[in-house]
Amino acid sequence: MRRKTQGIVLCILLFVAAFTAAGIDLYRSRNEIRERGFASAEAMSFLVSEWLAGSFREVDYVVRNVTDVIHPGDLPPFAPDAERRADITRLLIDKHKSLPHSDEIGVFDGQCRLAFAAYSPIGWDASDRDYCKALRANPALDHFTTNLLWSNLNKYEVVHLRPLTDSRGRLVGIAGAGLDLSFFQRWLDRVHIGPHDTVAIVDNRGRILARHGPATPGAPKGPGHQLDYPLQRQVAALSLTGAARRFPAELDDRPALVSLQHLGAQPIAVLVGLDEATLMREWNDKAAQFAFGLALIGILIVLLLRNVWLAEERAELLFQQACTDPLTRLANRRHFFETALRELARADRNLTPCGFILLDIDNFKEINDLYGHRIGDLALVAVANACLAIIRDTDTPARLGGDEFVILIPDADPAGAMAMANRLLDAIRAIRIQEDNSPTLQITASFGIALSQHGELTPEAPLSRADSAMYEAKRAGRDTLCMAADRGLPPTGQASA
Ligand SMILES: Nc1nc2c(ncn2[C@@H]2O[C@H](COP(=O)(O)OP(=O)(O)OP(=O)(O)O)[C@@H](O)[C@H]2O)c(=O)[nH]1
Repeated sequence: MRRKTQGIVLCILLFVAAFTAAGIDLYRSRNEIRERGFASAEAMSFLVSEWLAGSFREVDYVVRNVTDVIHPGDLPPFAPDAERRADITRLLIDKHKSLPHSDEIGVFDGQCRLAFAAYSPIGWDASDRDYCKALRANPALDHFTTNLLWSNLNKYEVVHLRPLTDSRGRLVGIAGAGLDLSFFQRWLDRVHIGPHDTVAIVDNRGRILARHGPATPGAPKGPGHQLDYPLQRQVAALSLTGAARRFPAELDDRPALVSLQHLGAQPIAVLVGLDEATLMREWNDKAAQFAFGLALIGILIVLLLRNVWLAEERAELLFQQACTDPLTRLANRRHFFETALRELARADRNLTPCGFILLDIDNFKEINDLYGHRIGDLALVAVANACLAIIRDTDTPARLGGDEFVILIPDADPAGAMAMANRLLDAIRAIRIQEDNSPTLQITASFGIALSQHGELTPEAPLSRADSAMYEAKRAGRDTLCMAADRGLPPTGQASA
């Protein structure tokens, strides 16, 4: 990889690391916002439940006052005198006045028939009501609060009751106060919430007693309505533990962070749902900006890489062009000399010579003159291909100029270089060039072979010896090869033919 590309890849990695860190930070901040949302919902539900619990204590105090004042002898089957009856009714009217959100306060006898009431006509039979059944079944219960019910006054109410027992602990009557839904609603109106947030008071069956917040047009869920099933389940589960819980849920078809706080002593829970979209609006904007930035930088990186790669390809092409002979595609003279310098330095270190096989096409001027330059060019290409077919991967063939070629052989030995030159001699003899109706051209070449000597770090000297050997071959009648007189070898080699 080029240094420039490495730099760019490094920059990209840095960008990726920075964006990953920013992404993790963004993800964390999302969790933090959710956590804060849950904490706010919890604080709000706790506050409302405390208000409500305080109100219930007041109601319970008033009902207990009634049970303290009324004696078993005031209730059927006993028959108090008219004055006592009037006293009790006055007491109930007074007590009712002290509970502004109560719609009635009364006393049932042991059979659950209404014996005294502030306003209702007495004699009403409530024995089929759940609260009567519960208190009659278990007189030891010191109080009982109902779920939302439809009262004999034809309205929704919650009734808070206390048993009246005789000295032996037997149930002789029940005192109770019916609580209007305004009893619950007034607390909610004090809470400030956003337009999509919800605060509601629900009973243990998930029915809404009061609600602050929009009953959205699509899903109007006001007093008397039932919560959706998943929320009902949460409320029912909560009623068993009497504690608090938080969870994400759909409220009026919008995702919300919900806190449920149970009153514990009453079958009532406070539900606060903070609209998740509102809480997350700022974060969503940030996330969108992040995604946009990421996409933009991604595009820039792709464009940058594309430009760098194109530039590198162009540079590579120019380099290839600068190193390559355009006709034969072999290395040119300049590139050959650069390679030779490198190989000679290595050969000198390893004490192994480099071989130079120099070859020149015989009578090439005549070929050009007789067959034309086009055929001459084809002959040059054919010789280059013959060189490529014969060499090993580590050898470097090159065109030095005109009809002169050279092959550089690293780690050469005289016999191996001779053998390669002989093979090439044969291969060139086998070349046939024929185009259209022109006569077939057959070519030969003369070879000079030399090996570098220890201390020779530039190719000029071995090339010069190879050149002399090649002229020796020319003088010997061409189409032959000649080994330079060095390293104790005979001054001339043998032609393979
Ligand atoms: N077709 C063609 N001819 C070229 C090219 N470059 C050089 N030549 C010709 O190659 C010929 C080289 O001839 P020389 O090497 O001097 O002599 P020769 O005819 O080969 O004779 P010997 O080398 O003694 O066998 C010249 O006529 C150049 O014009 C080329 O790229 N294409």
